[in-house]
Amino acid sequence: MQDLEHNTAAFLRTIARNPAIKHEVMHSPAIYELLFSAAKRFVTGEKRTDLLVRAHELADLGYRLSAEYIGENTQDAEACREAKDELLQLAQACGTIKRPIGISFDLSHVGLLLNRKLALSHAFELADEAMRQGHGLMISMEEAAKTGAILEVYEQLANERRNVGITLQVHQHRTIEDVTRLLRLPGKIRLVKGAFQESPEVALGRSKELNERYLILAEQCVTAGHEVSFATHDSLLIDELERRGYLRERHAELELLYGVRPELAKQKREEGVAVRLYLTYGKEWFLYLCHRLAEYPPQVHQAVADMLEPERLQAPGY
Ligand SMILES: Cc1cc2nc3c(=O)[nH]c(=O)nc-3n(C[C@H](O)[C@H](O)[C@H](O)COP(=O)(O)OP(=O)(O)OC[C@H]3O[C@@H](n4cnc5c(N)ncnc54)[C@H](O)[C@@H]3O)c2cc1C
Repeated sequence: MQDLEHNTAAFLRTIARNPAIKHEVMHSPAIYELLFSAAKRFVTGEKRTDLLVRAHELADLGYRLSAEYIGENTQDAEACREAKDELLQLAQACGTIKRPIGISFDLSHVGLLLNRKLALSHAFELADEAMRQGHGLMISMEEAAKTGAILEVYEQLANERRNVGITLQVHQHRTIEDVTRLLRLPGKIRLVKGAFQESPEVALGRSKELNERYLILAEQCVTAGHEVSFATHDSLLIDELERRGYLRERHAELELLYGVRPELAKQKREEGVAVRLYLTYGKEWFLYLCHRLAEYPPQVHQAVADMLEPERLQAPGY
């Protein structure tokens, strides 16, 4: 069974990156609709208003929120500007929600692949709008090949804007050094294991060693009194973070992706832990869906059931 799950995960990660398959999904209405009914477990919908409806409901229950307009690797300047404008409107619309929101995005969605200055100026605009609305801006981390460029842009931003945070992938070896430097900046650090397949020279695979490294970096953030988000669904890690008291630190929170382990989010919230949920919307959900299924292959069964019976998704369990 373990081999079967491993192969399923490898297959999903491969098709996630295949442009011909993605094109087929996006341009065949029947396939799009079918797969989208599975994606809806993890993505609030195609439109900003879909995210906002869910965000209001979850904020009323007491959750903190992150909000992302899905997209990455945008190749032309006009599309980068459009993505930035959509994110600006998202930040404005989130102004009505009375819980701290982190507007989350990929720098490659707003220009990183074209020119770093463009990505930086778009990110400044986003940080300023988020600030006006009383919210934060959170930069996601992408494939290891982009880490240097992402951190360079982040460091310039974070030197001037206090409301900008950065996601760090614990699996990348370089993160051990990066975190020491980044802790000197005010921005929140979100610790994730890392979603992308990387070579052993660059990153650790899922392992006990990876979890140990996660806890070492978590300890560094907590000891520094730094704002930190523990973004993981791994019960072994969450239990250990809880045992050490890290989840109860004033500057710390547990962050889960919308649709993944809602019962755990509810339980932790009811126990008094600050829980943040990561909400997404948009049409570029194919890669996002593949990653979620690859991370926990039993969810493939759930995805098939969701395709057959979309009404299953009406009560997500928060
Ligand atoms: C808020 C947030 C933001 C993120 N941002 C980024 C980013 O910017 N860049 C990036 O590369 N990655 C990002 N990720 C993804 C992250 O890197 C991991 O790929 C993802 O969280 C899966 O790793 P994990 O730590 O949850 O545990 P995993 O190693 O995937 O799982 C460990 C164990 O947890 C349990 N488990 C996991 N899922 C389930 C489930 N659905 N039901 C029951 N048990 C389950 C299983 O026992 C599993 O063996 C983000 C994740 C979160 C939560």
